[in-house]
Amino acid sequence: MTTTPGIHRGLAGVVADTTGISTVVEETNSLTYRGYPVQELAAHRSFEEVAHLLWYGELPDAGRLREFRARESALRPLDRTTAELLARLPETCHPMDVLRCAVSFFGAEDPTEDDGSLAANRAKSLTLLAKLPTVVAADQRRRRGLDPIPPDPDLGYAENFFHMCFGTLPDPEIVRCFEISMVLYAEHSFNASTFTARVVTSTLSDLYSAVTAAIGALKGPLHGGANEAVMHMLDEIGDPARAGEWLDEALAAKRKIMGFGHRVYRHGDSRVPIMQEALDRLVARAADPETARLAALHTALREAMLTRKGIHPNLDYPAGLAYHLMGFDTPVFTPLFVMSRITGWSAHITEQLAHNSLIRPLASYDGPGQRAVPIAS
Ligand SMILES: CC(=O)SCCNC(=O)CCNC(=O)[C@H](O)C(C)(C)COP(=O)(O)OP(=O)(O)OC[C@H]1O[C@@H](n2cnc3c(N)ncnc32)[C@H](O)[C@@H]1OP(=O)(O)O
Ligand SMILES: O=C([O-])CC(=O)C(=O)O
Repeated sequence: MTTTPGIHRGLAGVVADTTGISTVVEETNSLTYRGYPVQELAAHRSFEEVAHLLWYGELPDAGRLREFRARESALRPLDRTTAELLARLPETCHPMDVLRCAVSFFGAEDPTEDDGSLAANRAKSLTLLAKLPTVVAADQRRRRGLDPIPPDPDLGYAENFFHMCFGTLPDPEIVRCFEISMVLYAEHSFNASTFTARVVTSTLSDLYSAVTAAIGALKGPLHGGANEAVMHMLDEIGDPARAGEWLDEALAAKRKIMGFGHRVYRHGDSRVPIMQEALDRLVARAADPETARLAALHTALREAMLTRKGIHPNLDYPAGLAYHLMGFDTPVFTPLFVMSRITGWSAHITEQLAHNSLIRPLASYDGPGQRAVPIAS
C-alpha cells in the first residue's frame, strides 16, 4: 500500500481530541476508566457501578448505587408498540439490525429527542442501558420460537438479563463471567464506534442518532462483529488438531483471523488476561467433552497465531467463546457488546458536547483532473 505523505489512512496514529473518560497505554499494557485500572474494576465492582463511574466520573457510594439501580430497573420494560414493532422485523435480519431499529424507534418516540442538555442525555442513556437487554433477550427468544419474559425489577442487571433470556438463573460463576465481560467491553477511548458517535454528535445531532450510527459501526467484523466471527471460525475449524493447518491456509489466502490484532495494542490487549481467566473458569466448571474440544481448539489457534504471525488475541477472542459457553446464540454476541458499550458511547457523547467542534477532516484528492462535460450531440 503506498501512502501519500501527510495522509493518515484509517486515522492511524492521529490524536483527534482529548478525553477524560479512559486511556489505553500501549507501552504498559494498561487501560483505565476515569483513572481506575479496568482489572481492579472487573474484579471488585459491578457493571452498574462502572456505568455510574463512566457517566458521572466517580464510583457511586451505597446510597447512590441503590438509587441508580432502582432507576435502571424501573426503565427495563418495553411498551407494547415497541415490542410489537420489533417482533415484526424479519427473523432473517441480524440481531444488530434489531438493536439499530430499536434505538432509532426509541428516539422517534421520545418527545425530548432533540434536547441535548446534560440532564436529558443522561436520562436517555439510562433508558437505553435499561431497555437494550430487554430487546436483546426478547429477540433471542423470538428466534427460538419462545415468548418474551418480562424483566424482574428485583434482580440486578446481570441476573435479570439471564432471567429474561432463559427463564432461569444460572450458576453464579456464569453470571460473574458475564458481568466481567460487561465491565471490560464498556469503554475503549476513540475506537471506531465511539468515534462514529462523536462524529454524529459533533454536528449537534441527537443521542439516539449517534448511538444508532455507533451500532452500525460496531456491527462490522473488524470491530465488535469479531466476537461473533470468532465462533464461526472455531466452528469452521472444528478439530483442535487442524488449527495449525487451517491457519496456514487462511493466512495464505490473506484472510483476517478474527479476534486477533488491534490498532492500539501491539503486544496484547490489556483486557484479554482477565477475560481468559474468566473463560478458563467456565471451561473448568463445564467439564464436558464438547467444551474441552472447544477450549483445546481455542488454545491451539491462539498458540499457532502467535508462532506464525506474532499477533495476540484481542478481547473478542476469549469473549466469543465465553458467550457461547454461557448459552447465548452466536448472532447475539455483538448485541451483548452493545449492551455494555452504551455506557462508553454515552459518556463520549456528553464529553463531545461539552467541548464541541465539528469533526470534518480533509481529503487529498486523487481523482481525474478538471475536464469539460461532453455535450450530447
Ligand atoms: C473489540 C474490538 O473491536 S478489537 C478488534 C476486533 N477485530 C478483529 O478481531 C478483526 C481481525 N483483526 C484485524 O482485522 C486487525 O488486527 C484490526 C482491524 C483489528 C487492526 O488493524 P490495523 O491496525 O489496521 O492493522 P493492520 O490490518 O494494518 O495489521 C498490521 C499487519 O498485521 C496483520 N494482521 C493484523 N491483524 C491480523 C489478523 N487478525 N489476521 C491476520 N493478519 C493480521 C495485517 O495483515 C498486517 O500485515 P502486513 O503488514 O503484512 O500487511
Ligand atoms: O479500541 C479499538 O479500536 C477496538 C476495541 O478494542 C474496543 O472498542 O473495545
